[in-house]
Amino acid sequence: MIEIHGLAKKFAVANPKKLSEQEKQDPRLKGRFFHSVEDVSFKCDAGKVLGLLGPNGAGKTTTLRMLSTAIKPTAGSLMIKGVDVLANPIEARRKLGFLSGSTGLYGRLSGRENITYFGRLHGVSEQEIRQRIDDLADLLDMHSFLDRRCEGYSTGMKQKVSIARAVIHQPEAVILDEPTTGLDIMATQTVLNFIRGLKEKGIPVIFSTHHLDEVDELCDSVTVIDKGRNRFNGSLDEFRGLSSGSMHESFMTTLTEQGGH
Ligand SMILES: Nc1ncnc2c1ncn2[C@@H]1O[C@H](COP(=O)(O)OP(=O)(O)OP(=O)(O)O)[C@@H](O)[C@H]1O
Repeated sequence: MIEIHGLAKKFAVANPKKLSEQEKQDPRLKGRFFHSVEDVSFKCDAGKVLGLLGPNGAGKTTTLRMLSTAIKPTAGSLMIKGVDVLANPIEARRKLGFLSGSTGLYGRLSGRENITYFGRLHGVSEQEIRQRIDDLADLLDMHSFLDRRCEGYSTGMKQKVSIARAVIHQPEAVILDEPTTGLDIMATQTVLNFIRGLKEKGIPVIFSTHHLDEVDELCDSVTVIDKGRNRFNGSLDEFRGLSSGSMHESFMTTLTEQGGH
């Protein structure tokens, strides 16, 4: 299970003049601090997929980076598979597979070499790395490019290798920040099927997205955040039930209703 409670993160604003006009008007700007995440909670059980939704700048990436131990929260608690992330970050990292939008691949290495390098960092044996990469190449349809240098890869190829790299150590919980952004329809389906496979193995998966059709297809539960706060936490059916129309309407309802829930 992955559970976060009352999560908050503020950043010191080094140069207020560099803030965008939107950020200057944002109620999260308080004096010299921008409170990117003010109060976010959610829970994702074993074998469930949680979709994290929210407009640009809502605080999704900041929330997921706190879960991944990349940055420390200002307040709140985070648990991954019974491990308190703040008290035992190294153990938490071992249990977690994290795909971030910002970590690049080594362009001069092939996809296989990039994944192998990460496997070694995690202490996975050479034999297991080889076997695991073969399995991941099947699952993510990577055989045709895996031994070429990454610098010539398409967005989809890069994303598939990044996902494989994130799960090379067989993590018990997986977090994917916008895994399908920029991917074509085929690559998107491959990634969604891969997430489905994780779910079938009993692994809790949290992924952020702007694509409501993916949420409809794959998620068991939905969390919507806006301006650093929860607007909705509930099952997919509850989310659908927020409106009599489309998923899009349900999403808009969470943003316009007073306080959400
Ligand atoms: N290191 C930082 N210093 C200052 N402000 C930051 C920092 N990181 C994020 N922010 C601000 O916090 C807010 C939330 O950013 P975040 O990237 O978490 O949003 P998001 O929901 O992932 O957005 P998107 O959908 O556009 O990816 C934004 O206004 C962003 O500019």
